[in-house]
Amino acid sequence: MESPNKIENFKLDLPRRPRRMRRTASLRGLAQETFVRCEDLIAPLIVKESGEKEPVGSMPGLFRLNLEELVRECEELAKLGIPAVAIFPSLDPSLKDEKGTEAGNPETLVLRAVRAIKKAVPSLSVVTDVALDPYTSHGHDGVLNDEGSYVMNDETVARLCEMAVLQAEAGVDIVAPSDMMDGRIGAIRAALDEAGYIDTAIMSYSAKFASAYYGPFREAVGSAKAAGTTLLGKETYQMNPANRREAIMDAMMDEDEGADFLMVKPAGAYLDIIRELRDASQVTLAAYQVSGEYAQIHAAAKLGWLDYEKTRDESLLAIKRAGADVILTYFAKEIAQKLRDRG
Ligand SMILES: NCC(=O)CCC(=O)O
Repeated sequence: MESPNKIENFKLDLPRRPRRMRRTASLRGLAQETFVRCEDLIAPLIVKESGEKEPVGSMPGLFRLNLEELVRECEELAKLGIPAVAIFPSLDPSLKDEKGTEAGNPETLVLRAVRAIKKAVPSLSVVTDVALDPYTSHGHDGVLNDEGSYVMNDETVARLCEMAVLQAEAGVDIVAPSDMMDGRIGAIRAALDEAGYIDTAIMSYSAKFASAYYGPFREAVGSAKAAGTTLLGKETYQMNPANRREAIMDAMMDEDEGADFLMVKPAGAYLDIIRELRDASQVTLAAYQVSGEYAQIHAAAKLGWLDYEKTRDESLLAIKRAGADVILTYFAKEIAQKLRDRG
């Protein structure tokens, strides 16, 4: 047994002591490598046709907003320094059909929303989702074959091109195809260029995994039906969560086809993909911290099992550290408020 005396006199001869830089808050600040800035954040917002704002049960702090409330929210976000919003429509089920016809309506809700936002807050960048799932009665991201057993790729891409051009016409800054059809980035780029929208950027949901973390969002926009009503699952177009190489390959295809942003979705469970894509590509990289990531922090904090603010901040920092330039997050507004209050 060692004598207590010996322990007291024990000294390690270390060439480096990393704890030296952790001793005080100011030293830790000097050594900090990664920061989440307001400028990095995109706020996803849900728009509905009419009625008062409605809370989304599983996503505290998120509301379905009517057009007027949406514009007001955008004005507040812009004032806080948030650079962009991503708009998702929650449509009345009566507007949905098998083919998602409403997506081609030049007066559809999301296009009116874009025009209203760009008129009120021109400096705020607006991102729109290019996918058919908000518009289809079956909730799939594309057009089904006659048997309802397959989402037809090329027919769907043609519809997406039409949607993207309508969105560009409405004044959107960034179109964001979230459907995972093959070849859609190149086709959308060509359609936008052909229509004269050479400066409309494309944010590709390039590594979008078939994830259980989307559950609360599907409730929020009323598209939860998809997996239930058809035998077909979204895993026939979204990526297998088990695959890393495939994610990089698909994203590199999107880069080659002209994507201005690549995206990894979800974020927190896919930090390895974010890092690998950051190293593989020079294109601006986005990560989507999805509804389930948001909901689980809220739920655990409500139970008293996690510290809400610390877990929230750590979750975002981890996404930045993994290599994301931009984060789509439902926490965007409160992070911007916190940064403002700190000065
Ligand atoms: N196309 C947008 C989404 O699917 C959002 C998913 C989520 O937040 O869970």
